[in-house]
Amino acid sequence: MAQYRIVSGSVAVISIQNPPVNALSAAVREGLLLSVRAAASDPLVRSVVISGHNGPFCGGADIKEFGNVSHLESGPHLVEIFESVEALAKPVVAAIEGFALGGGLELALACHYRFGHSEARVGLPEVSLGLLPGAGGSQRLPRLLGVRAALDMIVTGRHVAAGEALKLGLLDRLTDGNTVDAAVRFAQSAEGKPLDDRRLGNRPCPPLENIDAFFEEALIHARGRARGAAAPLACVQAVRGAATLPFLKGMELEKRLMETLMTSGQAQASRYCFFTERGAARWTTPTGARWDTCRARPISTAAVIGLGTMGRGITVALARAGLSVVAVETQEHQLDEAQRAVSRMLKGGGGVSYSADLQAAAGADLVVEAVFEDMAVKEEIFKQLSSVCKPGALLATNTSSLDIDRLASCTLRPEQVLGLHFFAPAHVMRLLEVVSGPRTSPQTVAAAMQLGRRMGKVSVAVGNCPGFVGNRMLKPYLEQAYFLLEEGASPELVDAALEEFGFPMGVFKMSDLSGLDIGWRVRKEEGLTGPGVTADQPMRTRRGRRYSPLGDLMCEEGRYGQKTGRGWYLYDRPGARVARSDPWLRSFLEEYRERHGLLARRIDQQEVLERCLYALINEGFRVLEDGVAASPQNIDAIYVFGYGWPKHRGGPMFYAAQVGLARVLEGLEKYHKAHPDSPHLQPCSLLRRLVASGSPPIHKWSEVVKGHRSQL
Ligand SMILES: CCC/C=C/C(=O)SCCNC(=O)CCNC(=O)[C@H](O)C(C)(C)COP(=O)([O-])OP(=O)([O-])OC[C@H]1O[C@@H](n2cnc3c(N)ncnc32)[C@H](O)[C@@H]1OP(=O)([O-])[O-]
Repeated sequence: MAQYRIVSGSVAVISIQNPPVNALSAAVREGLLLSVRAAASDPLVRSVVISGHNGPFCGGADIKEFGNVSHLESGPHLVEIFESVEALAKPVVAAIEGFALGGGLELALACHYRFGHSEARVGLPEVSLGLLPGAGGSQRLPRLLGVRAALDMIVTGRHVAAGEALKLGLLDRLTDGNTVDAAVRFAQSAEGKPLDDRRLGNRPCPPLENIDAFFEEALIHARGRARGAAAPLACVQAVRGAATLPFLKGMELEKRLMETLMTSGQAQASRYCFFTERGAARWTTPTGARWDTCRARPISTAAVIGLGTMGRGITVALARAGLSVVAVETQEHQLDEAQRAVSRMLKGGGGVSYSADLQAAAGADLVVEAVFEDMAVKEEIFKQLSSVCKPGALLATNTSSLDIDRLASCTLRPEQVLGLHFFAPAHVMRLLEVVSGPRTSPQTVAAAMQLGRRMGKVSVAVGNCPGFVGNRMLKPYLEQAYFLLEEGASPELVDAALEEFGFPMGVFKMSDLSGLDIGWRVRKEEGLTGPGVTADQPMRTRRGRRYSPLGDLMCEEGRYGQKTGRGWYLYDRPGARVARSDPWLRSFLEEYRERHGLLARRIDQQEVLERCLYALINEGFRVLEDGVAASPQNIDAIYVFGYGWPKHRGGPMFYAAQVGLARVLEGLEKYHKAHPDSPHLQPCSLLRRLVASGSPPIHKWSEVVKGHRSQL
């Protein structure tokens, strides 16, 4: 829908009306084109202003239509509308408040002038949806800004603040006042003036020296960052078209590239991620609590207990969200160091006070315990918090694996106890697992979810079980990686396969980064290694299952990863980041295999991917079966925003659907037959049932899950 009115006698104001973001749906496109035609033919109209109704200018094409070809094709196409806007013989001014993104900015680029509010932002984020600015944006922006600046915006998809946009020449003027009024005044002043030079489609791209070398390098750079995503490379090609071809030829190239991307599985996966990110806010819990039926009490003060790396990051995240935070560390020397580190990260004090006394948490609405992973220590802290904290205060633990219920039962307020599983670094990583136990109240979950949103996190409500969702699924993935080493693979081979798939880091590099000792400590707690294991127990079996002691042996050698300068790889010094192959490790693995009578065989990348990813996906189905995650979409959000799963592959459950559930099942059956002592490879019953029900699309899995649970 587009509203059309005449103001000041000669200015047609066309206002896009499609809340909440004024997306360019079929009805909006229809309305826009009719309005542009009306303005063209009305002799009283001498200029035009295009704005967004009630605030935002336009959030771009309607992403919901992308999955539905009939919607997408109904109504006029954006390219056609923008051509009519640009061709209009009367000055057209875009009045940009809020944001002009994607198709919204492309519309503004077709206008002859762009007025912006000083707090507006603009951008072409199509690349993060697996697309390119396919309604002329890839051709018009370089003509306006020059190739360098345009390429940067298009390939990164970043949002540009109004001030920068003005400097770049993307906006002509800024206002702090009413943008539409200012644009109307300006439009009147431009009436009757020549427009030819204002039409970007008529302009050549500003010249660039060594154009071939520039784009060669741009392509290499984009390929390096894309991790297998096709869209960034298509963006480079399209901008190259703008720099080297006449406008209409460039538009043809843009169209061809767009068609290829649009029909690709990558665009579908990226779009799915867009909706899973937002869908996580509509949470439910296994106990039946829902986002829309309970009100959250707002949290304005928080205490963080324990100021190691995690505690510091959490303090920063909470302070940045506007909470007043008291940071508690009982060890004085740690407290001083933490205070300096937090102040550095916050660039100043930022509403944080410090204390060495747990009593300081007494007035907080929320306490986040972030001491090291030791159940006994945590239990003691929860006991104390239960009596120290004011009634109604929520008590959260940042454990990544320990039992929330056990901690809840140390307190007199189990309904106010929950897990807030942050990911390191806590002030940077987007994911937050909000873990509720059977006694956690819906209001507690609601408050935590609301707080997560305030911190800018993708918060996902999950149930309580060892490892919750993310780490629980990571365990079989890691385990298969260890088994592959035993069978003949090297860390380099495994990591290369996973990085080619799109992970920023393979499993062994990741383990070096996070520290091998963390898993070691958990395995000791679980009685899988350490003094509790008697000498007569076989080294490679635990509780009747295959077990790889490789990680334990590495730790016994003092190889904790980057922090010790040695792990699965070698580093120049403790704390260094560049991983190099380590000849020591090769001999270590050879000796290990020899000692255990293991014959090294040739392992290819496909086996690495299938063993590691299918085992992880299989556990994902178990998580759904157990009701620990409410939906496959929630699992995928966790993996994309917390574990580096490539967005253009949608998440593990989406990937399974895309590969084909029958193929995943077949793969698991094959590998389980070859490794019957590895139960994580045994296909779980939900996967079997889904395949038996004809592999329904992912949004219908919940029906099969429900049917399944009721049978338990
Ligand atoms: C030929 C084609 C060429 C052009 C291609 C394009 O333009 S591609 C597009 C390029 N554009 C982009 O990539 C921009 C994508 N959008 C954004 O980045 C952000 O939404 C925002 C910055 C516009 C607003 O942030 P915020 O935190 O204020 O709000 P929020 O994020 O929570 O969203 C609120 C609700 O609006 C929904 N919704 C949002 N946008 C769209 C859309 N375009 N469409 C449909 N729906 C959309 C969103 O799902 C949510 O719905 P829910 O869950 O309530 O049912």
